[in-house]
Amino acid sequence: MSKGAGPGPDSDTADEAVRGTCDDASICKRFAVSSGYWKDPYIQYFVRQAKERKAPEINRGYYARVQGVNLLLNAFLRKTECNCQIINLGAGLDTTFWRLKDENLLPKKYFEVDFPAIVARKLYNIKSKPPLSKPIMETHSGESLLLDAHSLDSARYSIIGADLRNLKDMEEKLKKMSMDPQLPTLLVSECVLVYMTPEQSASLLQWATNTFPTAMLINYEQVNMMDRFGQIMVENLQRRQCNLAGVDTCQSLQSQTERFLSTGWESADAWNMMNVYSNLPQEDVMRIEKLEFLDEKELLEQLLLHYCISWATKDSLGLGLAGITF
Ligand SMILES: C[S@@+](CC[C@H](N)C(=O)[O-])C[C@H]1O[C@@H](n2cnc3c(N)ncnc32)[C@H](O)[C@@H]1O
Repeated sequence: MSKGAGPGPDSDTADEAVRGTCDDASICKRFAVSSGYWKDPYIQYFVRQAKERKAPEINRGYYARVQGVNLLLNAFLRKTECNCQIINLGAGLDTTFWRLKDENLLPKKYFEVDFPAIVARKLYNIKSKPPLSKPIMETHSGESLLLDAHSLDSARYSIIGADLRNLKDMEEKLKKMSMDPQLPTLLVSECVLVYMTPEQSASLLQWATNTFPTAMLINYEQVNMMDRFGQIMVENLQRRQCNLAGVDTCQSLQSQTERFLSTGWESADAWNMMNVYSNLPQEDVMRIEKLEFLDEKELLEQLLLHYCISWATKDSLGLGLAGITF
């Protein structure tokens, strides 16, 4: 990445810590998957199994996060009848492409963006593990696949190494991989924007509305960060050299929706994860609640109150995107 894109002289160290969050997320997801919270046959090929158990409240938090994002993502695919593209921003080791392929729900094209170092690792796994590469090859027809150290372009799946704070470079790379601004576009940012300053994430959100006439963005991240519990979360991350540069946008559900409305989105909503959890299919919630005994109910509630899913739409084609909700 270009050094100038970071917040200061320590930007390389800061970015390295941000890149490290990618492992945290995937290791926690893998642990929850291996404990039966949801099915993901692909995550095992990207990260090792955690050495230590994760607490039940962490597993339930990840369950709510993954199911919540999937629920809105699937609703977008239904509204557009898969005649759309998805761009996963800061995708890390996310496995959604492989899930959608298995469920016959692939969009016309699925893009992923992350720092080049993360993309290189992801590509290494894809290249060396047939369960990951086969679905990409199966959906690829015609010309030979374009592959280098920091990108791959196939008919239905593309991954690029780029910095989300360098929009010109990112856009150029996406265009090279046949991103089509006229297609209904779903952007996903799961625990990503919080690592950028409010100005940098606002530029990204504005770029999206300037580029795509019909779009939705799903964002998962912290909220209510100004209270005591929120401050402890910030301090814990800082101790690991990880600075939440975007924490000011995570004050409230209102600050989360306002960031969309001030960057050209037509509609926006934000729910804390407590609310999301209560609105997930309750049969499955009852199933996962039986998996492990939860001692710390209050801690789970606090955790869920300090994360949210926010989403926004812009709908030039009149597909009814503003109606998507839990
Ligand atoms: C907490 S991880 C989440 C990964 C994935 N979205 C998930 O939820 O499993 C944050 C990801 O965002 C990426 N990221 C953060 N800032 C970025 C930037 N400026 N440019 C590219 N990627 C970035 C990190 O490298 C990391 O993979």
